[in-house]
Amino acid sequence: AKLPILEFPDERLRTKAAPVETVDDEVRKLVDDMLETMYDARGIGLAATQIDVHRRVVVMDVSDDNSQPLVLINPRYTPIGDEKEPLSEGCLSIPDYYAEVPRFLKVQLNALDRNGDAYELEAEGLLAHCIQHEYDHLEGVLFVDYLSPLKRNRILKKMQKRHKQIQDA
Ligand SMILES: O=C(O)C[C@@H](Cc1ccccc1)C(=O)SCC(=O)c1ccccc1
Ligand SMILES: [Zn+2]
Repeated sequence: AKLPILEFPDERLRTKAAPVETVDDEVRKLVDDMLETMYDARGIGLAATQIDVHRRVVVMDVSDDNSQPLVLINPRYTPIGDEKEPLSEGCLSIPDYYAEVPRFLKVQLNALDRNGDAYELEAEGLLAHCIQHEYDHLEGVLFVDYLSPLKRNRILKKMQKRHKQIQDA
């Protein structure tokens, strides 16, 4: 099922997600709902935090034909080297805003897949960027937190206006 995505500055986005104890059918249903929600929203990643489920589950698909879904349960990453590069990021919880966020160039990802089996992979470029962006969501961190207070307030004002229009509509 398609699930509603929380939008900044909703405080629930600041919740720290809890580790998944057992990868059971309930977790697999959550993963399937998250993939459906992500593809429908034209995203390349989605963290459970964004659909108000505070468990450490992330889905991603950086392929251009939505053919490579990746499931990250209890993900951890380790930077490879300390080089960072800025990349323009979007966020499904901050629609229509993009900002350059410096992230590690290369990371090693460790996570459980949808069967609860552990895997690891080395990621760089957009995939590495997305892993760091989604991991932040599980920690209650949004990309606006890396911007200057001036820029962050400008986005906050615009989002509050947008939410007011939706209320008044
Ligand atoms: O809010 C999310 O977690 C999804 C977010 C993931 C992400 C995109 C770009 C860089 C890092 C993380 C999105 O998918 S936003 C969608 C979008 O604007 C976009 C899609 C492909 C490349 C760049 C941006
Ligand atoms: Zn995001």
